[in-house]
Amino acid sequence: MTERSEGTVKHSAFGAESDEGGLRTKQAPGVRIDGLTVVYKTTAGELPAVRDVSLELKPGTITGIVGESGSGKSTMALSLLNAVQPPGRIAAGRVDIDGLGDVAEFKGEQLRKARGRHIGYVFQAAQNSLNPLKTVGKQLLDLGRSHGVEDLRALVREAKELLGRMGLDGARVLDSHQHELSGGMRQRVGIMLALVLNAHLVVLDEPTTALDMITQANILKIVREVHAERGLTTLVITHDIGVVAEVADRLAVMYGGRLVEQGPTREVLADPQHPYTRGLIRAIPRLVGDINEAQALPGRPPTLATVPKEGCVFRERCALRMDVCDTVDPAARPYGLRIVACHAVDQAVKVPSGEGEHA
Ligand SMILES: Nc1ncnc2c1ncn2[C@@H]1O[C@H](COP(=O)(O)OP(=O)(O)OP(=O)(O)O)[C@@H](O)[C@H]1O
Repeated sequence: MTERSEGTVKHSAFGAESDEGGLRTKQAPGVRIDGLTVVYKTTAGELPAVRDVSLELKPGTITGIVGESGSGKSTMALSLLNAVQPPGRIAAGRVDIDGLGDVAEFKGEQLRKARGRHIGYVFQAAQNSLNPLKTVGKQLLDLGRSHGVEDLRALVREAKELLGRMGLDGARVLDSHQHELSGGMRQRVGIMLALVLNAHLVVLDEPTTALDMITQANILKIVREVHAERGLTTLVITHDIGVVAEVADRLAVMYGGRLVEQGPTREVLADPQHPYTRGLIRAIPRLVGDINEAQALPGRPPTLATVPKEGCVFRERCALRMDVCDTVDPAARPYGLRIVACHAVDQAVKVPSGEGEHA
């Protein structure tokens, strides 16, 4: 076993402090994604899955990214770790993380160190991403060794503490194989593994998919508590706007690789501006308040091949479609505390309310 001597990790009662390479992340970092475009190579050439997206994650906040399947959420989240795999690549833009710099420029060892230590990631379907052949404890030790953690006993203590915090018997879970744990337990193990190296930026991709409602509510409660206790900046990716309503301070809505609306969650939910945001909210009974009132959004989201190359990406499904939507991509413009990209909203803002065609 080779343990690197550089990058010493000192374990405090509740975590590790790294002075590796001068990279410090001792408190919730802010993140600024600016003009991010990510493309995948297809038989029709390179096509954007995320196009010119800008988003700020404020330190200490939980931001939720919502959108239907294929809207580009996971691709965007992977960009935070510069982990988009070929045939994909970041084609343009920056991902600036406080204390680290522009991770879109990171390569090799620099990138490997940033992941885990500074950025914790719980992958989509974390329930299935554990190694079936190794106990959780063995996987924890592998993780520690791969990050040069010297005090592995302290790492195990930390893991037990976190698992206990999430209502699990830490010692038992560390001794278990994946098949001995329920879906909810595996999801919590995923969260533990993302937090155990004391990352302060945490990305959770679909943390509650495939869990029953009670387990889902428990996991969301834990996410909120751990976020507050540890002082994290958290990004939650989900197709379920109900999940975001439970957990996120801020909400960003994606469609066809574009960010169509973002702002404080409560404000967006109470008065959605983009027709797509409205459609997503209307489809969720617990947000509508009456199961009979909930309506599925008609039509289907576009694929990489069918997403319009010009004009508004949402126009095919939009009740407010105008001529301009066919040719001009709506700019993301401030709307109070929000940013919205919609020609109908722009027009309603320009025309006093009541007189606008679509107001
Ligand atoms: N490896 C790949 N090669 C080609 N296209 C890809 C690849 N990975 C994703 N895509 C495409 O990029 C687009 C965005 O996918 P992405 O997984 O980021 O969306 P998502 O919103 O996270 O969806 P889901 O909730 O289903 O994961 C989709 O059209 C998808 O088919």
